[in-house]
Amino acid sequence: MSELIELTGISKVLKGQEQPRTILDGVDLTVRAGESVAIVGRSGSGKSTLLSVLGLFDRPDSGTYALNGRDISRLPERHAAKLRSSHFGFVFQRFFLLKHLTAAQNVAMALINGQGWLSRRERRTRVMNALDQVGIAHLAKNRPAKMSGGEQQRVAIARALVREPQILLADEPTGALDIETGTIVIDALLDATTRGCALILVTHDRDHAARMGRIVDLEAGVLSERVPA
Ligand SMILES: Nc1ncnc2c1ncn2[C@@H]1O[C@H](COP(=O)(O)OP(=O)(O)OP(=O)(O)O)[C@@H](O)[C@H]1O
Repeated sequence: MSELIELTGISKVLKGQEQPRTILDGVDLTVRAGESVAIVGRSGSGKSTLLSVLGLFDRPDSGTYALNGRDISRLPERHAAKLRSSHFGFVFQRFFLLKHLTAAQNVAMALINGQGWLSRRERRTRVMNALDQVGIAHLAKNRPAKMSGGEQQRVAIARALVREPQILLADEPTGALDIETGTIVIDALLDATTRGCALILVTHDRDHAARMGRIVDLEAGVLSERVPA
């Protein structure tokens, strides 16, 4: 069986006006369905860049990226955009919720693009399931201004989950939250892995990283896997 994600020798070089800078340097990473992986490392070590490559926002300069056994390293943008919406869910430090919409409407927005035609009833069921999965179905009719930061981030996670992605990419999703709320958000993300979704989490928080099945460390663009304690 092929792996879900297989990065081999991924490099990314920034070619500015000055000397080219290597941001990712020969990264190898394999992720299977249902796995949770923390990417840790100092500020500027290349974590967000790696996540951008994984989420097809950016292409590697060398190396290969295989998704479900298919080489997608040099995919044209229009194909990449399709894959992004069919296979990936994204969660960021900022929630990016639309203020004038309710939680349910914010989540439903993710179904508008790329899901083909869904009946109103089907859409509603999918939205409510996603909100339920992150424990906030009772807040479906609330607008973001009436919710706490943790609740808003859970709406953002529900929005990522509603398309039933194979991979969740989360970049510092607890960065704007207090410890307790952050823990609830990590619970919601980890819960998705029990349904077979792979979770790749960039975090500076050691405790959150320790809850993932694996921890990989980026140092100046070089990735190494930590042996579990
Ligand atoms: N578009 C860009 N233009 C110039 N430099 C960039 C660009 N993108 C990334 N960099 C540089 O590449 C390096 C890696 O950045 P990246 O954001 O991936 O690091 P990071 O590990 O996610 O950092 P942080 O933990 O602070 O978010 C940094 O030195 C950054 O300044």
